[in-house]
Formats: sequence, C-alpha cells, structure tokens
Amino acid sequence: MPPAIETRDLRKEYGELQALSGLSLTVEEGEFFGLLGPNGAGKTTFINTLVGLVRKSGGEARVFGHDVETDYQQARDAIGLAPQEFNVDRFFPIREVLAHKAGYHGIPQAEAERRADDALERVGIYDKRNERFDWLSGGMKRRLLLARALVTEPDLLILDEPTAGVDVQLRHDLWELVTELNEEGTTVLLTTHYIEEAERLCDRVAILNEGRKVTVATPDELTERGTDTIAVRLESPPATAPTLGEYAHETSLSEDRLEVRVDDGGSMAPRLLNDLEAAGYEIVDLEITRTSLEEIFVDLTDREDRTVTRSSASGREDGEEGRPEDDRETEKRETEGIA
Ligand SMILES: Nc1ncnc2c1ncn2[C@@H]1O[C@H](COP(=O)(O)OP(=O)(O)OP(=O)(O)O)[C@@H](O)[C@H]1O
Repeated sequence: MPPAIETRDLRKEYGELQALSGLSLTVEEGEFFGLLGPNGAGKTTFINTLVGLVRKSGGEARVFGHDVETDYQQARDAIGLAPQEFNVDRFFPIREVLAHKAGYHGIPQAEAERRADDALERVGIYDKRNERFDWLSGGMKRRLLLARALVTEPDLLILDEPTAGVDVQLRHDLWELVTELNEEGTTVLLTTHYIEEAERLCDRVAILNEGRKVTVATPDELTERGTDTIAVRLESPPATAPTLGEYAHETSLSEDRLEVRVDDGGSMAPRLLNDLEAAGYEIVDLEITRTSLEEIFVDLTDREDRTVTRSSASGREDGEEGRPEDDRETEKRETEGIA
C-alpha cells in the first residue's frame, strides 16, 4: 500500500513569497500525524495543495499513490477535509449540505442521505439536521465541518485546526472522536497550534517553519531532545551558585533555590546530590522538570512574531489581494462542495 501522503520537494510560490520551499513528507497509512508550525509556516498551503485548492509551483504530491493534479478525483475522493474556515453553504438545511457533498463524490442519493444522518449522529448534532448553518453555535459549526469531512467515509481525514476557538468540553469530544476514527483505520493529518493536542493525539509530528520541514519525530522523541531542570532547596545557601561538573549546562541560585540544567534529570540527580553533599550543602527538597514540547517547539521555530496558540487564519488576509486566479477558482470549487 502506498503512503497516505507522500510529497517530494513540494514548492508553492506566491510571487516572491515561498509558502512551501521544497517540502518532502511521508505520512504512512493509519498514522495520526501532526503538522505544527507558527503562523505562516505553510501548513494550510500544504493541505490545500493536497485537496486541489492550491496549484503547486513544483515538486510532487500523492495521496494513496494518486497524483493530486493528474489523478485529482481519485486523490480527492480519498480525503475528508475539515478546513479552518467555515466555507459551508448557508441556505440549505445541514443534512442537505452533507448529502450534496456525498453526491458530488458520486454517492447515490439514498446512500448519501443515510451517510449524512450517520455523520451528524456521530458528531452529536443529529437533532439540528433540519437547521441552516447560520443558526448553529460556533461549536456546532466545528462539529458540522467534521461531519461534512466524514460523509464520504474518507481513508484520509485532514483537520486544519479543528479545535480553534472551541470550549474545553467540545475539544475533548473532538479528540475522542478523531482518536476513535484513527483506531478504526482512518489516517489523520492534523494541524494545530495547541501543543498539548499534538502531544496527546499524534503518533508523529512534523514541525514546519517558513515553508520548510524543521524536523519529523514522535512527541516523546522531541521532548527527549530538550534539557531538564533540577531544582534543589539548600538549608544554608551560599552567596553564589556552587561550581559543578560539565554535566551542569547552566546553574543559577535565587535565595535558597538552586537550579541546574542538565540533559537527563533522572540520571543526573544522584550525581548532583553527591556533589552538593560532598561540598557540605544540606538539601531540603528536590524537583525535576522536563522541558515541555512547547518550549522545544519555540526553540525550533524561533522567530519574533511567532504565536503558538492563535486561532484565526491570519496570513491569509495579507495574501488575498495577490491571489492567483487558479486558486480562486479552486476555492470556489470547494465552497460548492465539488473539490
Ligand atoms: N492566496 C495567497 N496569496 C498570497 N500569499 C498567500 C496565500 N495563501 C497563503 N499565503 C502566504 O503563504 C504563507 C503560508 O501561509 P499558510 O496559510 O499556509 O500558513 P499556516 O502555517 O497555515 O499559517 P496559520 O497557522 O496562520 O494558519 C504565508 O506567508 C501566507 O501569507
């Protein structure tokens, strides 16, 4: 079986701007894969290239082996997309919106209606099936986007910031639902600004920055790349921090609290305690903290204007005016449910 997603040297230019600069990524079938990166890193552009909303400038992109341009329909039929923006037809009851979507993908009407009901039930808004999109609350709109992505029973589910701006309860409901879908065999590609979300859900994450892949790793591997801090409280603290061996990358003392940054807190703590006791210090308390994934993320993508937990689609507004004609056309397709 070919990978769910495979891109080689994928490039997208908007005039001078390199939104994707030679991105090569592979997502295996069945994986729960996260795309992380600060605003403007290229996450949405990457997704839009896969679903045919953006025409690539160069490189290759395949979904389950189907080229996203030359085998567009097969690639697109395999994908369910819950986009960041609410691009839903506002004039029809939501059940019809979903049935239309399934119809565009060649599913006969009776089956399309059954799937629409199933999808609405699955995301918990079946009782709203006869209402129009505009009448739904913000949280219900997010649920609807997911239902629309599910109505074609996709092998690859792409979620572009599915929990942006939703309350804690809904966030947990969505996490549970997508975990279930993944366990049933659906490959999931998720973009998020919530590091906790990536850590909790994803088998592997790719960190993107300025259109480039910075790294691909499991959340645990990423956390292991960080350092730990051992904090000890000393009974009679000295005036300045004691000198320690090379294992201590950084040492600081504030009143009776000594903080020592080391590679691996668990294995270094006994050595630190020995050294401090040998130097005559009495230790009252000890605490080890791991570098969080969020700190590692910030280190890897260090930039002055980064944000980690933003929710709206900035960046897009800047590019709106200079948007090439073909992109506008493909976006229209998606709104109409064709893409
Ligand atoms: N249609 C467009 N025309 C011109 N520039 C664009 C267009 N779409 C995106 N861009 C630019 O491409 C870059 C990547 O944007 P993209 O939306 O893919 O980033 P992102 O990682 O999804 O960001 P965010 O987290 O803010 O959603 C940004 O600099 C953005 O301004």
